[in-house]
This record gives sequence, structure tokens and C-alpha cells, in this order.
Amino acid sequence: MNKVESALTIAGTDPSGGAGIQADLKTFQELQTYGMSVITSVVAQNTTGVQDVQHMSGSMIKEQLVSVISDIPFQAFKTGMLANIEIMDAVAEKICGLTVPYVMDPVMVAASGDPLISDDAQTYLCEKLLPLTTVTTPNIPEAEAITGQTITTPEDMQQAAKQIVHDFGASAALVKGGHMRGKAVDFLYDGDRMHTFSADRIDTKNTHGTGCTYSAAITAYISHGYTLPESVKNAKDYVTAAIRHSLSIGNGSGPTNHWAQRMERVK
Ligand SMILES: Nc1ncnc2c1ncn2[C@@H]1O[C@H](COP(=O)(O)OP(=O)(O)O)[C@@H](O)[C@H]1O
Ligand SMILES: Cc1ncc(COP(=O)(O)OP(=O)(O)O)c(N)n1
Repeated sequence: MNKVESALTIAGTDPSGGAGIQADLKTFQELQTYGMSVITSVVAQNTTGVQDVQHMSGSMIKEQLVSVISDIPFQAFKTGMLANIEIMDAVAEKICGLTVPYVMDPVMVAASGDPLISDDAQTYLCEKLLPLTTVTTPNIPEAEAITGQTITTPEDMQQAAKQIVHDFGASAALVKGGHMRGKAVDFLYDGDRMHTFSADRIDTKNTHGTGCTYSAAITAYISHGYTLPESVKNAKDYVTAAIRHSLSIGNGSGPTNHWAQRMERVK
């Protein structure tokens, strides 16, 4: 019998294929994980920004979740764009009984600057969903919004990761340094140790979907049985290669490249 690792993403869409559900499913597929998806919002967006959004109703999100959960087991799941309180409530109701690891990308603002979550929902996300997470993966602006602290140094990033665990109840927090200068350094605090993941910064504007790709890769590696630090290390290698070979397509910030590691192996 074939052994299949499966993962679920609960997120918004990107018809241009760089971020959201589309990035998650490409990542799952590339990492040999059977990918499933529940759509929270349909977003008209591309490499230049967000043009329009239509949110799913809470009941439709619950129905999608029941369809998946009642039928196919999965070893890990992630959430991405959860735009409002109705959506968060629906997700919380259906995931709170799950015993598999939960990776939360606390998506708040697209790289283009377009907001992807309402202001009141930010507080709700912190209070209701963060305590359920195995790991959350904020970038610097998201970590600042969660903690209320300004982050300008690596020490601030580490302090924010600790605060998200100790004050907000996440089991672990990975604060990502994509928005800093110098090396691309991320800090994972798991309630016990601080782990550091570092890569050379790649000089490119094509970073659309990096956060989605990274959290989906972490989810995929966890579904294959890797520990959290191992999963983050492998996912960091995946996203770094995906940025190194990112695609100059579209009129704005191009997407990551999911064939990157294959291309590097072939060389
Ligand atoms: N130019 C870059 N070169 C190398 N790594 C990068 C670059 N930009 C972002 N990263 C890495 O990509 C991952 C996503 O980080 P970040 O850009 O902070 O998240 P988000 O896409 O959610 O804003 C992190 O591992 C970060 O260090
Ligand atoms: C539907 C949807 N979800 C999330 C994002 C944000 O994506 P992210 O990976 O953080 O990358 P950026 O493109 O914002 O850099 C999104 N744009 N759409």
C-alpha cells in the first residue's frame, strides 16, 4: 500500500499563482505532500497588488472544512489569509478539535501594501487562534502588530518571538527577517530554545508569495514527520532557493520558483 502524507491549507486565493492557496498547493506538491485546500477569500490580485476581494461566508468555510476533515486524514495544516472575525470563528470552530500540528501564517498586509485583514480581526486572531498554533510565522510588520513593539534589531525579533509564545500562547513563533537589511535571518522560539536560520540576502524584487511558500513548506515537512526546527531548516532552504530562482514575470513583484531545488540538483 502507498503511504501518503497529506496537508491542508486554509487561505485566500491568488489567480496570478504567486501567493495564497496557489503557492501553498505548489509547495505541497513539490515536497511530495498530497495538498488539500479550503478557500476563505477570493482575491483579485497579481504581481502589482490587490484589485478586489470577495470573502466566503462562515457557513461555506465550515462546509468546506467538514468536507475535507470528514473524508481524508492529514498530518498537518496551515492557515493564511483569514480576513475577518466571521471567517476566523468558522475556522476556529472546526479546527479546535484537531490534534495535528497547526502552522499559522498571520497574513495581514500584502507586499504591495494592500491590507488583507480587518483591524478588529487582528485582535481576534491573537486572542482566539494564536493559542491553538503549533507555530506562527509573522514577518516584521506582523510581529509588530501582534506584540505592539517596534522591531528594528535581531534582538527585538527574538524578544517578539518570546513574547508571542509567553504572552499570546502560541507553542512556537518564527519571526522572519525578510523586511530587515543584511542577511535574511529568521528566529524560531519554541518555548525552550531560540533557533537561528540565516541565508544570504538575494537582490531581487521578485518576492511575491515568499511568506506563503515558507509556511507551506514548514507544514509539508512537519507532515512528513520532521521536528519543528528540522522543518523550518528544510523550509528555509526551499524558500531561499525559490527566491534565488524567482521568476521575472508580470509587471510588479514576481513570484517564487517552485522548481528551484530541482534546478539546483540538476546543475
Ligand atoms: N531578498 C531575500 N533574500 C533571501 N531571503 C529572503 C529575502 N526576502 C525574504 N527572505 C526570506 O523569505 C522568508 C519570508 O520572509 P518575509 O519576506 O519576511 O515574509 P513575508 O513574505 O510574509 O513578508 C524568510 O525566510 C526571509 O528571511
Ligand atoms: C491570498 C493571499 N494570501 C497571502 C498573501 C501574502 O503573501 P506573502 O507570502 O506574505 O507574500 P507577499 O506577496 O505579500 O510578499 C497574499 N498576497 N495573498
